[in-house]
Amino acid sequence: MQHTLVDPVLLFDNEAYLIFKNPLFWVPVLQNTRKSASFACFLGCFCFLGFIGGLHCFLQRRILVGSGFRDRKKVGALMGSVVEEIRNGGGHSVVDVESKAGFGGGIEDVYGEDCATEDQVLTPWTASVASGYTLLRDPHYNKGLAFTEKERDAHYLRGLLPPAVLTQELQEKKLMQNLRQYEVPLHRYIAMMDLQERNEGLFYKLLIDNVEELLPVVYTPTVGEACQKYGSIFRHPQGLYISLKEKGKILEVLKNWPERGIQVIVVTDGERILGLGDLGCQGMGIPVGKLSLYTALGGVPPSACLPITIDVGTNNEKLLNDEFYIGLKQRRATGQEYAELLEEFMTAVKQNYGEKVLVQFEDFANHNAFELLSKYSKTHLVFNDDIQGTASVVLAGLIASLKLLGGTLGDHTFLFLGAGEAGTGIAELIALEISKKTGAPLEEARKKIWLVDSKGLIVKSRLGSLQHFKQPWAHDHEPIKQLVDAVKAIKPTVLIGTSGVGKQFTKDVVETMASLNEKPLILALSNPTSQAECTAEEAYTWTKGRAIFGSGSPFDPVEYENKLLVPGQANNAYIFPGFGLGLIMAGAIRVHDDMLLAASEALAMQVSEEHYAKGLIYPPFTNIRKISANIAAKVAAKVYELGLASNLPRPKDLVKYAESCMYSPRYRSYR
Ligand SMILES: O=C([O-])CC(=O)C(=O)O
Ligand SMILES: [Mg+2]
Repeated sequence: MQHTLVDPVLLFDNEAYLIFKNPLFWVPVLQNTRKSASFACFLGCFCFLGFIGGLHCFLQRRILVGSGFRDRKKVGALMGSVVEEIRNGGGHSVVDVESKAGFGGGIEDVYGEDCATEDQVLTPWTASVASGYTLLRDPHYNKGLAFTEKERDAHYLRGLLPPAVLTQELQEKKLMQNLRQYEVPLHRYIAMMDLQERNEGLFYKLLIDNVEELLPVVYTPTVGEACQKYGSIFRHPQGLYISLKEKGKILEVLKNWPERGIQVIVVTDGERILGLGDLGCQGMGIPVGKLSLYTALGGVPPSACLPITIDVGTNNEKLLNDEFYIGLKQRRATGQEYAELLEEFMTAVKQNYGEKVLVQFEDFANHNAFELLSKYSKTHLVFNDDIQGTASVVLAGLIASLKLLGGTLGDHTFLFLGAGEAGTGIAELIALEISKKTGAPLEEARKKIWLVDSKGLIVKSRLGSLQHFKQPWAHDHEPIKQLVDAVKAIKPTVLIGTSGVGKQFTKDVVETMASLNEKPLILALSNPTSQAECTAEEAYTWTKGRAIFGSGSPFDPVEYENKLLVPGQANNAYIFPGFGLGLIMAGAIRVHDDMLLAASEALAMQVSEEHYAKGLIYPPFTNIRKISANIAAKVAAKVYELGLASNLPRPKDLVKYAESCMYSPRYRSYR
């Protein structure tokens, strides 16, 4: 591939760049001294163009001096403003242009495109300040009616907007009113996605200021329905699609994404979307939703977030037969073909974004999730939200619940329905915490934890036929088929549903829990709401108001015998945004289980007496940014302690530092 040098050298902040037609190839060549520009020209002679071209650069001495600009977007903007001044016939104080342009008439063929013969190929390119109509169409910069009079003049917006000027607060009020008029949750979701595409700042302002109300709209449970209908509501690509067609070209595909400074990738292959099963390429709603929470809840800037869907086909017959399906119409690739695509993807990610980019695996099926996590945790900064994020949030709730239940974690007995990613992930983290706290060996700690899968209680006699991730949970016991019988036999104090199948905590099961425990702790974690093992109302009614209840999807408070009972939402959304921020802040290069424990403890510490009084074991989402900053600080502290941090020196006050890193959705003023 040949890249044409268009302007020999830009010098920004004492850093010299060789400027090519394609801004992706702008090359920082030397730092520290302005004199380096000449050397950069000299270097350019040899590296890229050959002696003649380089000499031409040198003789022209087109040197632009700016300050404080290092990233492509800003460089592009500055370059654009220079171009603008030239277009307007003005000189530029910092540009030494030996102009051969005819400003008075005709446009100079600066890049030799006009005199190129017709069979010569050209690179279409642009580097300009967004203004006028383009500015209104750019969600990063668009402020809609909040553009001030001055900005409307300065940025060619006159006439493109109606005359009213609104504050961001007034825009927010108007939009919330509009949203509340939609009765169908999916319509609210679509309205929010439209807003995100139109005005990113306002989207995040709305989400941050109204988090309790809007979380169920852009995230679980509505995002589940959005994925099921993604084909028909799809308007605009919100992330990268990497399918089997892109095999061999994944690095190039990553380079097509407009942002370079990616810090978090959430990737799915769509095989197990929430508890809804294989939704193929339509799973894209999940990485998009998770990343909007990274920004709103964890303060990671939107430009640093990249949603990715890997499409290896789908086994969902309905989608395969749907003429409007947006993904590959073939059955899922498996085995070597699957592994090779994922390997190419993971290699390309590291090559393109470096060692410190966080890759969050989301909603992969069990058979791939465990393998991908164990394979890539050795070489990449990876985190599986369904295994580790869910584990960390549940452990936090359990630690907090000890205030209500009494005893230590090791005094309790845990029974799970569901032995997949979430079930075994939570079980393992509980065992690790018990083992750390008591000094007991991990195998010993595991004996307090029992799992039931679709074939019944996991016991030693089933060992031969168990998948590897279930094997550590095969304890000595006679086989039991039914959950209710397992509850009677094991006598758990805590019952946790991670089955992905709704309505499994029947009246019988919940009543048995209530007969065994004064305060039965019941967590119905499967998502979305339709897949929850029981509802909040069922849990409270069947235990006569004694249950401590949490669920993956949100449930409204329930009034039981004149008392308002508030269910907690044990959703990994409490953990992953702060956890990710902590990793990024410290420049972590690997995830370690101790960081998950640190996140759990940090979250549990945020539950106050006032929350306990309402029966809550999680703090409300209203203060989630503060909560995330605390989680981030504890996680980062652990990263430093383990020697896995690359951002040195360690900031003294990590909470303050976390807060200072957080993205703000407030509009900025434009010059
Ligand atoms: O997305 C959510 O709400 C929680 C989660 O990771 C899942 O259910 O897979
Ligand atoms: Mg998930």
